[in-house]
Amino acid sequence: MGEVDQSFIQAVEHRPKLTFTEAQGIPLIDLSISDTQLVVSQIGHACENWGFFQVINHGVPVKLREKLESASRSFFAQPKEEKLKVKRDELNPFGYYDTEHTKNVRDWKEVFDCTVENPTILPASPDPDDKELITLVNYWPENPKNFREACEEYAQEMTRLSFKLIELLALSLSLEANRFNEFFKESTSRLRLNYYPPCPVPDLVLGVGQHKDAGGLTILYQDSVGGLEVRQKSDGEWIRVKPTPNAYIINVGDAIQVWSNDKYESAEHRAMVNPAKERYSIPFFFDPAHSTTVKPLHELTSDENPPKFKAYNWGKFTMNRKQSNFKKLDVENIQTYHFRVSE
Ligand SMILES: O=C(O)CCC(=O)C(=O)O
Ligand SMILES: [Fe+2]
Repeated sequence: MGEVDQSFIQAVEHRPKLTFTEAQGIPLIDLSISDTQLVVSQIGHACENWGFFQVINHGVPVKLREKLESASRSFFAQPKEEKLKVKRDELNPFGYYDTEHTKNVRDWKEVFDCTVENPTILPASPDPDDKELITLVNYWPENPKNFREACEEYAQEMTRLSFKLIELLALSLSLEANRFNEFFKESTSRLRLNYYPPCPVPDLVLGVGQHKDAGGLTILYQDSVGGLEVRQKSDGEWIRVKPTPNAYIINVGDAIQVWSNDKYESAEHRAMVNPAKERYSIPFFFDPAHSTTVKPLHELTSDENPPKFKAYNWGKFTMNRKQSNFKKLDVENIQTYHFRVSE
């Protein structure tokens, strides 16, 4: 194996298969149709049966995405020492990073993260007794010159689309359309650029190890190379999500699973790497304000359907996670299922 560091190697049971099944029947939802009731029922169906879906005619200008894609390519193409000038550190979880671990195994990728709200407030530490807050700032690279503008313009579009989706999702749960909006008022949302270099051992490593996104919704753009796999609910099989030009893939995050009291389960996913081609993807994580208490909504619980999760604070939870994916730990990092009420 020579050149590949052991820290990247997945345990046998998590290794990807190089022959894969391409997903059949992943819901593809057209957001431009005027029959809102129909869109709402399609979203409800997709969330219940898949935990993810694709949207087309979403109103995000293709030009803005292309501008960000090319800014991303130029950024990652720079020499390492340039990228390291905007490196994430223990104090600020945003910027460039090339040693992220998912479930304590190193990912075969480089990332750039930026926060969306200006300012973004987070707790200073995961310690529940520490009331100190910090204001996060973005690290912007010197090159390419339009990098910051491309990120900011695109993030605005993502925020607009996220509110539209979360409102449709609320309606699909028979809630008021704006039921979730207050949670996202001072959101901790984040835009991420993923770069997966070609890999000599794509059967032993993953670009991103299997995981669930912890927050509200994720809006993912993947380029035409492909590599995203989702674990299918019906049979637990890993299936490949074929790239659809100009479409977005929407994942339900764990917070929605908790708010909906398990009605909409977040989907497990991972990204494979390619022996010959580099791959780029752009997730936007639509995440609650740090002060949000995440717990099953009272409208969706009853005596017959009691809350399946204990309440937790989003800010403390997310800071705990950010610290644990910063380095390899000896223990499993915090996961939403740790708040599950035992039955
Ligand atoms: O690159 C992809 O297709 C998936 C990325 C992902 O799941 C993540 O960054 O959370
Ligand atoms: Fe993800």
